[in-house]
Amino acid sequence: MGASWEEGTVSEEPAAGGGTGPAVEISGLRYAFGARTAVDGIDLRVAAGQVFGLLGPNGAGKTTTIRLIVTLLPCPPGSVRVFGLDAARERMAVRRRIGYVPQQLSADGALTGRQNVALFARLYGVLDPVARAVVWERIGALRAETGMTVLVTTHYMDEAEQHCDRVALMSLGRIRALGVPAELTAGLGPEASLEDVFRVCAGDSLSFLDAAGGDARDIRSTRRTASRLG
Ligand SMILES: Nc1ncnc2c1ncn2[C@@H]1O[C@H](COP(=O)(O)OP(=O)(O)OP(=O)(O)O)[C@@H](O)[C@H]1O
Repeated sequence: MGASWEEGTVSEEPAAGGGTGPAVEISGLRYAFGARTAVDGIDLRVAAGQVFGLLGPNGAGKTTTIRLIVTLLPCPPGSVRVFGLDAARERMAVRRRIGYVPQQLSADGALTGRQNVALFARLYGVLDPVARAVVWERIGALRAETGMTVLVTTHYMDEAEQHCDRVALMSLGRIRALGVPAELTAGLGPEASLEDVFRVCAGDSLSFLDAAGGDARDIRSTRRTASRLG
């Protein structure tokens, strides 16, 4: 999809052994490309049927996390489970339960060829808010029609705040905040946005502030707020 988008969609399947467990369970997950740590020990649980947003600046580790979940990168046994299946030991079974839409162009099998072309023509002008609205509409429709779990990454925090049941902020390979958007913002006051929450939680990450459009004044303000919150 467009440069700012990446989705992993996880269909709602019964967990191995019966019942409906969490769609995704991650425990102590780490991944490094040589000397560069991309994912630095994260724990995450995505309940079945949720729209879950994995948010953060460039290089935060979002794509690497998604690739580990969808088995495109190898993970240690027991660190990633998809509907109860071990992503390390049961890769093919995991793959049968998920659909993955990477940042690069790929076709949506539920749409006609003409509709795919129209969708991606719009997505490639992804500064276009209308195109992003089309993506959220499609996610909403998929969820309504199938009840599937959707794990989505985006840089657009205001949209995640509006459309996601739960979100996780990643920065420098770690999860800095996790929860229901409204609950996360309520902790900072009635006017706070999800972006404010992330600025406070990732206040030590200049790359995040840059990606969010922050400047030196924002950084000083962030640090003051962070120290006030302890
Ligand atoms: N194939 C690779 N080889 C070496 N380093 C990599 C590779 N892929 C990612 N990295 C590094 O791992 C870290 C996390 O990258 P990742 O792509 O997971 O971040 P991201 O949050 O998805 O960023 P973006 O929003 O730009 O896609 C970055 O420091 C990145 O440079």
